[in-house]
Amino acid sequence: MKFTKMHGAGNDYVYVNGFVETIEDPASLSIAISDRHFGIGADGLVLILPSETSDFRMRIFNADGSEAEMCGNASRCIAKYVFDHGMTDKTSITLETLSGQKRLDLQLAEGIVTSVRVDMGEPILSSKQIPVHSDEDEIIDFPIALDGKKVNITALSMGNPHVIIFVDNVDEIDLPKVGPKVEHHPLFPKRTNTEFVQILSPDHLKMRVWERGSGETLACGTGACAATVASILNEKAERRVTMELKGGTLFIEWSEADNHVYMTGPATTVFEGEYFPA
Ligand SMILES: N[C@H](CCC[C@H](N)C(=O)O)C(=O)O
Repeated sequence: MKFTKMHGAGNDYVYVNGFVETIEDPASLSIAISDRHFGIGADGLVLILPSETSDFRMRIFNADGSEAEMCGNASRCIAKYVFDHGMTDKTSITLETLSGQKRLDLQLAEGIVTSVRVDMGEPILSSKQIPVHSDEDEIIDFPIALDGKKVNITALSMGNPHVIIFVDNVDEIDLPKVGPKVEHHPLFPKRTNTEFVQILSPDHLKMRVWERGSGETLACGTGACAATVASILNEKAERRVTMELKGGTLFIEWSEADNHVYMTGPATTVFEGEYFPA
């Protein structure tokens, strides 16, 4: 199976061209190829597929084989992939995902993709739609019991579920210990992604992320968007922020005009290869 290894701000996936390759069991394949010793090594698997409704369709699988509704970093990499492989000559591309159609705008310099801007759509604040098991309509600055302590969370969806916790210093978080406790907390029937956010200034945030199904990743595009929205809802940030992640920087705007969240960031091709299933 031919594949392309790409990353968006260090969030790395194996990309497979579904126009050429047929993948029978993508969940199992994602588990196998994500292994950083016995496989290719990645945060998961992304399939680029034909679509009836959009230019292309994305399916994204976490390293544990679970399929996610949306992936911000992978959306940018797909835009670069299809442009670089001559599968489109458009610089504004529509992408069908399990959380609806997204628009990707390529930014070029001398014909080379330098960054991609994704219209991530509207944040979803309704607890039922995130989903969160709660009688509250929205989960903003909401106390929960975590590891015997009271922690205030803000929860929302960018098509996939996110919990945001504000901390004084993200580098002091013991993510392998606390991340799974939030991911598997009984409040979240579909589990959740978790972002720990440090406010450096109202337009400059720093975050680390424990991703549902993949553990700590160096960046999370939907997570950066969710963290920005949560910071604004909690009156800690402005509408446009620079989001600093371990693997790079993303620029996020929650537009007052259309209530959409826009994410701009890099997309990098690392290598192409051939995978031989065991
Ligand atoms: N782990 C996420 C999917 C990947 C999202 C992330 N890598 C991004 O860039 O948005 C989930 O299960 O919802």
